[in-house]
Amino acid sequence: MNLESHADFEDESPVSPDLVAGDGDIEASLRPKNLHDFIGQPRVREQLQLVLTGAKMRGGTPDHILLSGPPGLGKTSMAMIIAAELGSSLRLTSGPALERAGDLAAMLSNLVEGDVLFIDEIHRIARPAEEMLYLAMEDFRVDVVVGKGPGATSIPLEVAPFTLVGATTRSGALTGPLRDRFGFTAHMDFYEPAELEQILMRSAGILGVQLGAEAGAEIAGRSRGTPRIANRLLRRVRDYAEVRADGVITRDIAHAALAVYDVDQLGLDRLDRSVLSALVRSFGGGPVGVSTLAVAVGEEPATVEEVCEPFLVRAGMIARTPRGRVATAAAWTQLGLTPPPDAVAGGIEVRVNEPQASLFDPEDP
Ligand SMILES: Nc1ncnc2c1ncn2[C@@H]1O[C@H](COP(=O)(O)OP(=O)(O)OP(=O)(O)O)[C@@H](O)[C@H]1O
Ligand SMILES: [Mg+2]
Repeated sequence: MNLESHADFEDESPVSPDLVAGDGDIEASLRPKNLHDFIGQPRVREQLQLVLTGAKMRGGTPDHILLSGPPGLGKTSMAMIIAAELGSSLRLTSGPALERAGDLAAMLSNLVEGDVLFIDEIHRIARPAEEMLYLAMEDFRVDVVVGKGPGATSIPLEVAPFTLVGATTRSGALTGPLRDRFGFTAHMDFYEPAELEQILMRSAGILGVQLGAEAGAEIAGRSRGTPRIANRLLRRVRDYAEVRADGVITRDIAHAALAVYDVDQLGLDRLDRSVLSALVRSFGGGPVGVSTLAVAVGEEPATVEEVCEPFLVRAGMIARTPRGRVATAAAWTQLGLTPPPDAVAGGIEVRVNEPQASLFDPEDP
């Protein structure tokens, strides 16, 4: 099945964290294939290494693993790596594909001992399938109900010991019982620019393009902490370098190419900037409600709320308050304006060694 079939290709901005048309095949070739190749997420890597090695030493299957984090940070890649490191085969499915319990029963009964079952978007699994999964995860068996009404019987079926790897962009949307059945939760966090630079250098090597160190830094800085975006920007810059120059990506080439694609120094695209500009210029910096803001930029409120806002908030440009959205001083400065004296500072938030993975608490940070 096509792993990426869940993606809808609505948002074609070059800095969308979601999979967009054209990403698919290339992404597969750029995926890291083992833990050693996987750049960044040092804590997650170390913890997973222990979980996997421990299980291998005991000759058993590791605990079920939940990978949680925003789109494009490497959850699917990591699921594939887990299977590869265990020397097991990976069976793929996704929450939305498991509409009926029977779909899951079929999947489970085909598993071979040691298999890794990967359920992408596991928070979207339908209730009956989820309940079947509880038993399968805990006792490696399922009860298949045959017939309807009073005559219905349930037939217990053994399931070969397997490891479930679930991926979710919304771990908060998982039910408690499902969450509790994972022995290990890995939280993937946004990448540091230096890590993105390394990822870009690796990708450039695979794609066979010459990427200068300064150019790498330039692209990394605009990638919103997300490898998927970094790789996509690299491809756009490569096009520019090949069409308008000799194919070598220098800092100046990267700069010029990213200007053509409307991606600014912070990784903001045109829509992000119009939202900021409307907030500051039309509403004096706010507070203003999301729907009003959306009307001002001619977009759906959902697009503004789900596509633009998360990054603008993370970049410290917008603050959410009970009375609406407010522009921070950093937003005014970004637009080349002098912030009013009462504006909150904002700016890129400083991350202090937040734990990236936890054995105990799968809550979203
Ligand atoms: N640590 C990494 N090192 C190198 N490349 C990476 C890394 N993480 C992700 N990538 C690249 O980013 C792309 C997207 O990663 P992946 O598909 O694993 O993300 P995801 O978290 O599953 O996203 P989604 O939530 O949309 O399913 C991969 O194809 C790969 O090229
Ligand atoms: Mg994925």
